[in-house]
Amino acid sequence: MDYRNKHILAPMVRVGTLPLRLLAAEYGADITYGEEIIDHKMIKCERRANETLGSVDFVERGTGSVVFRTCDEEKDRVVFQMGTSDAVRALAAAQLVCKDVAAIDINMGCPRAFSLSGGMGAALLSKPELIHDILTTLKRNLNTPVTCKIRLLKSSRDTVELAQQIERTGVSALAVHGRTILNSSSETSATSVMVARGALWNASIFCAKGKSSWSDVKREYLRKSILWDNDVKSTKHTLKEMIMHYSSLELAEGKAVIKSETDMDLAKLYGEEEYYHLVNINRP
Ligand SMILES: Cc1cc2nc3c(=O)[nH]c(=O)nc-3n(C[C@H](O)[C@H](O)[C@H](O)COP(=O)(O)O)c2cc1C
Repeated sequence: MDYRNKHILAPMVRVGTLPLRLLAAEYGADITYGEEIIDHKMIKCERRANETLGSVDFVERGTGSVVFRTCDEEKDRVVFQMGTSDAVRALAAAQLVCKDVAAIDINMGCPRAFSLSGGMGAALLSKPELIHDILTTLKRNLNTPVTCKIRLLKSSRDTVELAQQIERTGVSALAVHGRTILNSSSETSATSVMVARGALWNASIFCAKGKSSWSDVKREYLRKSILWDNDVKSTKHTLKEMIMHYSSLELAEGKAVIKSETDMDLAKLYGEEEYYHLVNINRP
């Protein structure tokens, strides 16, 4: 995969599921990251071809919950992002999914307590040997491109040093959660840009002709969520983030989204019942 001159949808927990990835791609995103999935969870999954939806699902044994859903249409641009603190486990998880995605990425930037206490995310930034171990293990054993995403360290010298260590492992790309886009462009000669919140609020940010109205984008997002039977918790979370940005959860729309329990409730709220029925009637 070529990472130069690309517009990239950043990884976002609960948000970066199949509907938002496909929507961002329709608007022009070249590469779309999935939400971070923890290696422990992934290795409990089995791969299933979902013939009803035409998707490939990674389903947790025992609970039956869909941990990662993808489809052929995004195979050449979707990046599977993983949280890990162990090279062997990371490899086992990556091997399950690597033939269905364009690249495997390791999250080395997440500052949440859950990640840090498990030695994952930003906890890796202070362990360059472990970083080396994880990335070289994946590189040696996979034919799929391997990348990682870091945060800035305390000084730019430390950040550059770490970036160079990572570069020597042979990764295909390194994403840096920098302070500003300007910063990363002028100081690192970056040619590609990754967008998180801007795309969450309005995925048409990737459109070369300019943004569409957020209400149109929201409707398209909901339709894709219905079409791909997205986890309703993820759909609600994403809609709530959009509403919080452009309006308020205190108003009628926000309250109704919070109260919704199913895709059908959301379809009714946005006047998409007909679409909901059409999709469901036509399912085998
Ligand atoms: C809702 C949300 C979820 C995120 N989840 C992840 C994640 O799963 N993995 C990751 O590496 N970064 C995650 N991030 C960080 C973003 O990928 C990105 O680095 C950060 O938001 C800065 O980009 P922005 O200024 O375009 O929002 C998340 C950010 C947001 C807003």
